[in-house]
Amino acid sequence: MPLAIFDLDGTLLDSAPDIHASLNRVLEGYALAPFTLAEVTKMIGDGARTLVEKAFAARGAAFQEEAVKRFLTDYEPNSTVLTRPYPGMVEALEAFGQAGWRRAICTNKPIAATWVMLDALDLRGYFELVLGGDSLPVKKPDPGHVRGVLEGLGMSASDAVMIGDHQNDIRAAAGAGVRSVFAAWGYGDGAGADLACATAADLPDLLITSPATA
Ligand SMILES: O=C(O)COP(=O)(O)O
Ligand SMILES: [Mg+2]
Repeated sequence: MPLAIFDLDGTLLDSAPDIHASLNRVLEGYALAPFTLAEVTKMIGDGARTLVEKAFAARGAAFQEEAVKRFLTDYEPNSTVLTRPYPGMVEALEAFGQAGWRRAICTNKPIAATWVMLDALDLRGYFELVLGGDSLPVKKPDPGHVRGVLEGLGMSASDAVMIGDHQNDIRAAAGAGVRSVFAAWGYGDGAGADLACATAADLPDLLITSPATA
């Protein structure tokens, strides 16, 4: 039985608008100027702490640890105001399930916020295992994050595929010996991915109906 490992931000969910709004509210509290959505989108991928660090650095301000806590306190209850699964993603998750695929999430987002979002969007039931950026001592691009998913489900790398929108996903998958599919609808760069996919709606055709090409 194959396994599809999904990244969250920029792959399953178009989450940048709520991340953008929360980050700007926190920055306002430090009298720092807001960023555009496009600017914030480029900062997503390494988890909440790095996001806040990048924002402070871009404003030439000294990083404040407390700002990460403020960000998460603001973000968790506001994380699904604008955030939705990408078009075709829920149908794709259904199709993988119907084809007998197991499904998991490997995200750099902290696990508490991840659960809040999966519950709010009624997506929890699709996934057998969800690992956040603070679930293990390592996170993507460390292959140990992807290996943690394989170990948690008793799966071998050759039976899995990682679907992600960022270099962190491609590198973590490659390091763990897992094939990668670049989610070209997301926020990042797919250099080095084994396959690329234009829209979430195309995933089942790419991976289920013609697995020999995957
Ligand atoms: O929260 C982030 O910065 C990235 O999260 P992702 O790993 O789900 O893309
Ligand atoms: Mg991502």
